[in-house]
Amino acid sequence: MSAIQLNGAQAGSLTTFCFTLPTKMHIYYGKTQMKYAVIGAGAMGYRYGVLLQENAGRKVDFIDAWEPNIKAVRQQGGVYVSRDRKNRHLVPINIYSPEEYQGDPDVWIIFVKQMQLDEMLKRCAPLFKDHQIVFSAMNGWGHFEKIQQYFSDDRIYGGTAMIATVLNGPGDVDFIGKSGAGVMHMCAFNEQTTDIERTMFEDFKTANMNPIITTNFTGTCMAKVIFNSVVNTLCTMYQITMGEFIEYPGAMDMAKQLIDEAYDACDRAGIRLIESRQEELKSVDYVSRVANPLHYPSMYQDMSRGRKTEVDFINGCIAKIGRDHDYVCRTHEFLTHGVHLAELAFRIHNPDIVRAAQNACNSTGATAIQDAENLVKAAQSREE
Ligand SMILES: CC(C)(CO)C(=O)C(=O)O
Repeated sequence: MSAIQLNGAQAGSLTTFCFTLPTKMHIYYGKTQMKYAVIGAGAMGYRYGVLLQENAGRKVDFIDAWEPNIKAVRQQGGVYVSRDRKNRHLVPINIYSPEEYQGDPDVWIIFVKQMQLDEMLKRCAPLFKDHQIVFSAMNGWGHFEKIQQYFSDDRIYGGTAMIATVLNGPGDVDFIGKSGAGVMHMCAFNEQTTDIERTMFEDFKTANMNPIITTNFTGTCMAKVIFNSVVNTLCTMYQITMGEFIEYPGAMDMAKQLIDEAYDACDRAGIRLIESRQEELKSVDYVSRVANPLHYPSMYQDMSRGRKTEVDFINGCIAKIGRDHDYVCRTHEFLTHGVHLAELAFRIHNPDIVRAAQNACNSTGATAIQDAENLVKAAQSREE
């Protein structure tokens, strides 16, 4: 049975609520502080891990599979962090490949691309222990079925992050927006809020990530999938920022069509979203116009660095929910093709970037770091 069937129709309670924090610190298994390990030291993995380490003072380890990234962090003595391309500074961090890591964190935070998750979970499997919990706020949908193969349902927490971040290259990340920009949702897989979740919530809050706890797992995650199915997809196909997209006079009509189709598919599947259609539309407008107008969504970042995008796990996933319930999401199906065609067109027009990306992924030496840096420079000059 899929996670959607498990958590959709039965989700009953629609409550989205903000916790007022108790002033006293939670005691988690007799400890006052939880230890975190981030699987996937990419843009969002760095953002969560660095903020937990720096703002909340938590012990955080990073696990990654990209050799140039691990090498760069070790050579530099940490990860370079900037904010809106300014104030670039080095933050010392501990980074390991899955095979090197020997730690025993309380919480695993997973931020890898949907297509890489299976392989990464396999490599990390020997590290997972029964007392640990897992939290993931990756874009797209399909990851929890994979995570369920390694963690029991009562130890899984999901969520979403409306937080813009860019990985400039190995060991170099840019946090978009002022400190405290963005918001995130979190929810227990079995929709029971636990003390551990509240402790995590406090850590995320102290880290300045504005968490909100919900009690509707699928409805929380799918609301973000639908947001991304509009903004990420259209910005990627037309190679524009979120601000440029929303300035187009027809942007809200396009957004409404995609949102309506996605909500119709979810209605048929019995999935109750945490936001109404109108709220979702407003959020597309606000996040694009006010919160992140200069941001190229992560899907564009993937395509413009010669990588495959996650469109199959975003518009493709909505289309599948529709098909599974006798409803054809024509626009989402069309746009899934549209993004794959845009990937192909990008490869045709930019063979140098694609070659550099392949080298950066395949090799493990210093040249790979150089290749990756050249690749990022090429992508950035396109963005300027
Ligand atoms: C920042 C945001 C919210 C923009 O769509 C995002 O999810 C992304 O870049 O993938």
